[in-house]
Amino acid sequence: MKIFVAGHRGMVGGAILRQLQARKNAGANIEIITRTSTELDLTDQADVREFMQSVLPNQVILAAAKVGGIVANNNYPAQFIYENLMMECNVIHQAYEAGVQNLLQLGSSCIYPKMAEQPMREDALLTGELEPTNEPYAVAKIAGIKLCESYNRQYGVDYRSVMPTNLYGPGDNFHPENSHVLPALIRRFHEAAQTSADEVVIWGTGTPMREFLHVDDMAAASLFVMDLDPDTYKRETQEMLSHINVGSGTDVTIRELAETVAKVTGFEGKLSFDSTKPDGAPRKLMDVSRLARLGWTYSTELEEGIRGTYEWFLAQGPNNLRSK
Ligand SMILES: NC(=O)C1=CN([C@@H]2O[C@H](COP(=O)(O)OP(=O)(O)OC[C@H]3O[C@@H](n4cnc5c(N)ncnc54)[C@H](OP(=O)(O)O)[C@@H]3O)[C@@H](O)[C@H]2O)C=CC1
Ligand SMILES: C[C@H]1O[C@H](OP(=O)(O)OP(=O)(O)OC[C@H]2O[C@@H](n3cnc4c(=O)[nH]c(N)nc43)[C@H](O)[C@@H]2O)[C@@H](O)[C@@H](O)C1=O
Repeated sequence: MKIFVAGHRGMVGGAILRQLQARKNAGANIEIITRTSTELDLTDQADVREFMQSVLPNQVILAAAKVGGIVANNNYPAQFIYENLMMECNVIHQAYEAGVQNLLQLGSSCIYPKMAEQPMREDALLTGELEPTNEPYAVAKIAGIKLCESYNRQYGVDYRSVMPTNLYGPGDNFHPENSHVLPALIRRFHEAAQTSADEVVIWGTGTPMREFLHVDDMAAASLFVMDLDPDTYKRETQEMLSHINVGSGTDVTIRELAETVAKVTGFEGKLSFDSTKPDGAPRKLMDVSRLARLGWTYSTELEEGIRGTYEWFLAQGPNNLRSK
């Protein structure tokens, strides 16, 4: 069984790789195939074709993407839509051409309308307008779901999609501007605690609510969904062979999140809010009942996960962190 993990140096791909490696060490008969973006640019159709035809994987996990937080999405919309569409089209189509029967791709909770009823069920897809700060990225992620559904319907393959909520954990990107909120705050609060600063500035009003899931839980959920037998997957996705939400089912305000990060990092100063920065969607809580019915729930609570991530951050040292 040859499994190609696309994006293995990323936060999620790295966690999936660790769990596949553990399965292999426990005796599973699998060969894990990886390529960095320098070795194989997934936006290049000819290179992806050549790779798939020469390697002929049995399974593909697509965890590679152009990823970033609210401001990166806002600043680089062309890259977010172009690179993600190209990677999905190339990987999904060339996997099909190479005879791959099983594929799993990762989308995002931003596929749902900005004002979707909360918690957001899988069938909220395409029922309303998207959040403008990440619309290009969301459109690419919706296209990924529709690519998988269409290849399943027309060609009888088994290409599945999981829709993660906001993720965090070891291997995250800690760039001060381009990252997601949790790594950004861990870094900012850590630096403020080290320098005994009086104040930490948090973007937006602090009132938006977000649901967070530890990346190891996300990797476990991805492999859980990949392993479901086809009849079960088909039944739960209501014959559409579509997507499944992955989350914890609980959310916090950004202010509450900041207070937890302050506690974990030992920052004792004041929090202030910069309302010139965008809030984005007011709330993005996933309905995770489909995955729960199938038998999967998360295991890492948020504060415990933030503590572990902060320990990992400290162990890396400032020069070894991903920050791009
Ligand atoms: N992080 C989050 O909060 C969330 C993430 N997701 C989704 O989960 C998936 C994984 O995200 P995450 O792990 O956080 O992202 P990361 O940014 O951590 O990793 C993305 C990986 O994609 C690879 N990649 C990017 N461009 C290319 C390219 N042109 N060719 C080949 N490889 C490329 C990079 O490879 P290399 O290192 O070799 O350059 C990188 O390792 C994505 O689909 C994302 O949309 C969904 C919801 C939330
Ligand atoms: C996963 C998801 O991630 C993106 O959407 P998002 O949920 O809005 O992600 P975010 O983590 O960047 O912000 C969450 C909230 O937090 C606030 N916030 C405070 N202070 C900082 C801060 O310092 N950095 C960031 N990034 N946000 C901050 C910020 O203003 C916002 O209200 C999508 O574009 C898309 O990529 C996607 O799918």
